[in-house]
Amino acid sequence: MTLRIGCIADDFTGGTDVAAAFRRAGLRTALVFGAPEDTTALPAGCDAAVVALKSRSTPVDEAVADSLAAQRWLWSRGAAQVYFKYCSTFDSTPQGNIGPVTDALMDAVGAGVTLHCPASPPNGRTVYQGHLFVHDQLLSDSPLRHHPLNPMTDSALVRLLSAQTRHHVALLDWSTVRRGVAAVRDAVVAHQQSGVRHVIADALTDEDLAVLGAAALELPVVAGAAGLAEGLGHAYPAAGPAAAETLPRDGRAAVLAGSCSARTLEQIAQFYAAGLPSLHLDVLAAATGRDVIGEALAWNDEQDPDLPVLIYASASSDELAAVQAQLGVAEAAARVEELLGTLAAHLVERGVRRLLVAGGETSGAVTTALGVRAVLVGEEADPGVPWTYATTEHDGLALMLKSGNFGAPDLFVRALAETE
Ligand SMILES: Nc1ncnc2c1ncn2[C@@H]1O[C@H](COP(=O)(O)OP(=O)(O)O)[C@@H](O)[C@H]1O
Ligand SMILES: O=C(O)[C@@H](O)C(=O)COP(=O)(O)O
Repeated sequence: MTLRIGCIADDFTGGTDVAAAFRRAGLRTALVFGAPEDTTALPAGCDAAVVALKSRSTPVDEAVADSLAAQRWLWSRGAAQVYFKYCSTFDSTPQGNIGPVTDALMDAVGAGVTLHCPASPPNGRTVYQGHLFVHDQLLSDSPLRHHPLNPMTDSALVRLLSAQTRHHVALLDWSTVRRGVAAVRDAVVAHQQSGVRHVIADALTDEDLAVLGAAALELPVVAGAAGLAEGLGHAYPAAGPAAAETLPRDGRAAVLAGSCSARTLEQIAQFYAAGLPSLHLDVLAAATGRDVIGEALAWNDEQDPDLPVLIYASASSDELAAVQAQLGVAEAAARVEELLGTLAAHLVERGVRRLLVAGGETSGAVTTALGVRAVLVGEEADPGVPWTYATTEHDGLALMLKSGNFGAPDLFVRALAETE
């Protein structure tokens, strides 16, 4: 089977987001978690495959090595073009990993230039004059400035990326994007001739991203968030109607939340306000050796099996700061991820068949703990938040892996109240 396009996502929920974008563009899409092995099989007839790594916050060398291995695997499945999916809020540190990974993927194919755009208009992310906006706020004024792992305190993309690469970075502005595909292609060539390697494009709408996608069709490596991936997907010769993977979805339901993003905190509040059972995990108590997992499972066993349950570590920025001050940022995150991963395995053992996970890192921990390696991408509950189905493990377990800031405030209640 030959893939039309391959994609490497730097976290697991980013993987579900971009896989949903390819599916919207009419491509039958599979999502593989973690670096694939030679023997990793794809469902028949896939046009696109997304390899979701956990490389957003790992050391640069590790992120580069994992991404190159994923690129080689995608090539071996026929993908001539590779899309590097990073966060629509450009989550990264001054060292990386967006710059180093993009450079490595380009070096591996001898690419001279690439196009970037993190815009994701359905989720309110737009780029204008090279500045990234989250709804009506600059990125640096948005709640992302409090992110637990990658606080984003600058909004100027050329400056942010320049700090992560030794190559030249330049802006392709909105007036050029509005002039259409040929104007964008010409501008990319002109930038390349003047020594620029990373061209960052403005985009305000899906229409802008369709122009950019069509202009980027011949570039071996393209980078950005789900919006540009969808634009690129639409530019491929029609793949036929989107393969709507809608598998049976019923049985016990649970939400595990480790995201501290503003939107996740709203979703938790709405779940609670709807009178549904929820439990907050005491991370500091767990660190002192209390059996927080045993307590959570005992609580879960007392709940009405017909109602979804929510178990969360998510905390407000003040609470988070207190835990991080005591345990250290990395240690706190590792403990929370271990707690939620272990709980996921126990909940599935106890019969949970629909599991919603909030948070990118958290989703990585949960899928790893469950041993889920590949899923088929199904229908979206909200933009960028699809149901996915573990077809090879856990007998069709339905998983929804939600980026922290994605989904409407009522998502938890709505997604788990519906059954097929
Ligand atoms: N109470 C807490 N104390 C410390 N760290 C926490 C707490 N709750 C969650 N975290 C950590 O915060 C991080 C949130 O990241 P992530 O799951 O990617 O969410 P998002 O998608 O919102 O970025 C995770 O590493 C998680 O383990
Ligand atoms: O592009 C996006 O915004 C998402 O796909 C994404 O990657 C968000 O990351 P998390 O909030 O860490 O899940």
